[in-house]
Amino acid sequence: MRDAAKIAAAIEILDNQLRQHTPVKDAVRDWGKANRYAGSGDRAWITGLVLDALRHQSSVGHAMQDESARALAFGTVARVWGVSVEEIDAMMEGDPHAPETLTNAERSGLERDISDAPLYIRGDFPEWLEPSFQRAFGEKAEEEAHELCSRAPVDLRVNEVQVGFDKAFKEVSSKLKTAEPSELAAMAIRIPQRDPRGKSAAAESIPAYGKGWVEVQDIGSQVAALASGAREGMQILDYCAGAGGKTLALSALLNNTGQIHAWDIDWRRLRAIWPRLKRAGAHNVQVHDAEEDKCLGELKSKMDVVFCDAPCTGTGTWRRRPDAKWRLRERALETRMGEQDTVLERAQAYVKQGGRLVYVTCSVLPEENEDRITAFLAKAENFKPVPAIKAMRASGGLAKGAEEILAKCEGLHGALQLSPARTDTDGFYICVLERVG
Ligand SMILES: C[S@@+](CC[C@H](N)C(=O)[O-])C[C@H]1O[C@@H](n2cnc3c(N)ncnc32)[C@H](O)[C@@H]1O
Repeated sequence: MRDAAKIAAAIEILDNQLRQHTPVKDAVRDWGKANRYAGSGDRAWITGLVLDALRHQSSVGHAMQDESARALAFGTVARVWGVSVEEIDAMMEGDPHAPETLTNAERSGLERDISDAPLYIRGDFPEWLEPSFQRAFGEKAEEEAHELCSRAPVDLRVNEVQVGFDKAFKEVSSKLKTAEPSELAAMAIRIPQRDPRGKSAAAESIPAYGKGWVEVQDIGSQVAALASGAREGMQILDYCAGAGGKTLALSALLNNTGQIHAWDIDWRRLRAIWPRLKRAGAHNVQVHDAEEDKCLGELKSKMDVVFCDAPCTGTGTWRRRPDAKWRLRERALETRMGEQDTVLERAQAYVKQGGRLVYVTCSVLPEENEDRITAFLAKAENFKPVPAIKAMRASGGLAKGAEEILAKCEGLHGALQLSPARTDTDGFYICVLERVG
């Protein structure tokens, strides 16, 4: 397909997306099924444009003075990808599948200065979140918001139960040439995504993945698991285990010793954990798929670590799910805050004397992070904060030099706020509390 025809395809998908709010991946898949002539490279290019247009929907729509799919697609090609008006004209020339040529109003929009627009427009996030972004990042709010609009890399975690890092890295980099070791986690491999028009690394189709040597996991998520300070022989309750991403990382940190108890209020989510445990060769995980009182009662006050990967708005993962940010409502934030308080309140009962409660969200909003911890500590006098970096050090899983990078993310309660701009990871909040009474 020529580029102009790919822009036309992106406009068609975006148009459906804006009207029906279907998840982007489904919309692109459906388009691919109906247009079989498009190769995988074409589909990657089109997906990249659709996702970038959604990431920058507010700033591009403002500049174009038009939020239609067509305005967003052309605006993104020019303003985000940096393609000049002349190059766009050349793309369109003589292509029967090209969209209509640019109007004069559109040409002005491609080059309009929007530096005097409000922060939430320049930074492409919902207006009602501007105070939260200001609070979280102060004068860096715009930079942080821009990075949340970038394209995320693919990260892998080496499963040290099955293989050493060097062997896994050699095999991965023989298939995915741009692979590089992480600056943060010793067992992490990064596959950067530098070209917005290129294909994503097909990490799940390489032999190392099939053998269970590597798992796909954002490096921020891997760093969060290190905050457990997990060491061989420990008893850990993964209280919000979901599909088991953190469970697998915790299991590997224990090197198949001790015990991880995986539980989730929504047992259906736990189903996905079984094939993942098998592929990883994890033998130290007990999955508790029943009501809390029935299956966790015996664990009260016995756990070395209770890990709470709490339900949240997911604002830290907007790079990967740009459509989600425009759907987020204030009411949803309030609901998540209530759930977070419940999770902390209930989960703390399983921590033994001297044990740790680890609270993690993939959000950058202070309301879901330090505010929840401050509220919890006001009631739970038997818990005291421990610097998260100290806890991570004990796990032995940080890369050389990681502490210096993480120190810049330290805030109230010794907690860490990772973000695309600070750590080149998804946004994660990580707080460690110790039971002292
Ligand atoms: C961020 S997800 C967990 C992701 C998972 N740890 C992973 O790494 O794949 C949060 C989970 O918390 C669960 N959850 C929601 N409310 C809860 C509650 N009150 N108690 C326990 N779990 C809850 C949700 O069902 C959801 O699976």
